[in-house]
Amino acid sequence: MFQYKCLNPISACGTSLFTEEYKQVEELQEADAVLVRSAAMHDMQDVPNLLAVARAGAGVNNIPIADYSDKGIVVFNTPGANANGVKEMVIAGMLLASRDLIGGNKWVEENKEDPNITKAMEKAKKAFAGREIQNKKIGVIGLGAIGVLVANAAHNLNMEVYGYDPFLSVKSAWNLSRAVHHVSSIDEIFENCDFITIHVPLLDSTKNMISAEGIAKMKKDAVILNFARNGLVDEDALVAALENGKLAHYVTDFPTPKVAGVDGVIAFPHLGASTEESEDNCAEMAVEQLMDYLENGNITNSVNYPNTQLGVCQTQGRISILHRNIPNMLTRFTGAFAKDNINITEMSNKTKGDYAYAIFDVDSQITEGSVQHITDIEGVLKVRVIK
Ligand SMILES: NC(=O)C1=CN([C@@H]2O[C@H](COP(=O)(O)OP(=O)(O)OC[C@H]3O[C@@H](n4cnc5c(N)ncnc54)[C@H](O)[C@@H]3O)[C@@H](O)[C@H]2O)C=CC1
Ligand SMILES: O=C(O)CCC(=O)C(=O)O
Repeated sequence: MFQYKCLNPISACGTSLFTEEYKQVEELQEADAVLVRSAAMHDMQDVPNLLAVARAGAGVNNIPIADYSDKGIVVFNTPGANANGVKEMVIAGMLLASRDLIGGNKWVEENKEDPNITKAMEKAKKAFAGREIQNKKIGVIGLGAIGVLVANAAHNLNMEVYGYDPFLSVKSAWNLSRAVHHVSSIDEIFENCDFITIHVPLLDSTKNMISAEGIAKMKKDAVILNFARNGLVDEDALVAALENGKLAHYVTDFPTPKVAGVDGVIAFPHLGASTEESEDNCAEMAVEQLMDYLENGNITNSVNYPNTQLGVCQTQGRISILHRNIPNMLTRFTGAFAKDNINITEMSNKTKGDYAYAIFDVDSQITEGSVQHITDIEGVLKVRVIK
């Protein structure tokens, strides 16, 4: 029996996949697994039983990854599962920054009782005129699951698209329209684009990636779109640029007290992934990955441990070992099995940064003594008998 806790509402498309082997609990301390969306987990250190966290979404800055990695807690996310939801909102954001649909709609609301509204609006509408996005230049910073979709959609809307991502994956490169100009300097985006949209994770290396210096290089009346995270844009510099007329708009899914209500800001309460489809996709993927890890020890789409799959165990026993990526670990594991006269039938050992993961299938039952021998090896973080 596995116990799981949901820290946010998770679509039934995912939770309905749990079998009778799973029980939902209220207390985090009792949970073997956690399902989370945006709930902040940094203060949740008292997690004695926790084996895994599945983030039903992309960004994991709400999870204490370094601490959980050291505790042997595997953190999963669901790459791409909500990308289309965000892409559609970015396109909407760009249109809202180009055409004063918000102002126009507000005018209708304010004048809804006017019996002459049909006539009055023809006079009023000049206040809400705008520009078209066709033939404008858009710069996409970060060409991952969302950035690629935004870049391709903008190309299909006849925009000229510039893309910047020094870590572009092969998958993204395959999916990206050939019409996108792939630039090697972010300044090319700052200097040339009418719309600049950012789709990178919030990391130490990406904090304030749109800085005062970058904003100074932008065209007058440029629009910045941030559907990724606050912290990526220097808000002091941004507010100053909106107030002095350098920038036309800041469209964001991450309002803060500093930017909410500032003239030129169009803000939403983190709605990018709030669609039925994205919520269903994320929940399904998160639960499937969680169940495969808990039941079989397989890892797919973890952000802190390597992808490792050995299918379903067909032998007498399976043991999994989360450990530090340091020399001689495999020799020590196999040595410990040899000492206990355990024959290994299949194994996989993969590494990711400072961490590594090994799964061993063996043709006899794994004893408590063998588990202890493995646990005692320096650098071992968590040992689990799967079967
Ligand atoms: N508004 C919302 O509801 C949502 C927001 N997000 C945010 O969007 C971010 C991106 O999501 P995905 O595209 O799904 O992630 P992803 O992991 O597929 O793509 C991120 C891309 O950023 C690139 N990147 C990393 N550092 C960079 C740098 N210094 N310069 C340029 N590119 C860099 C990576 O190479 C990668 O291609 C997430 O980390 C999350 O913070 C994601 C989903 C929903
Ligand atoms: O679950 C949500 O609504 C947030 C989505 C998000 O920000 C992400 O996936 O990074």
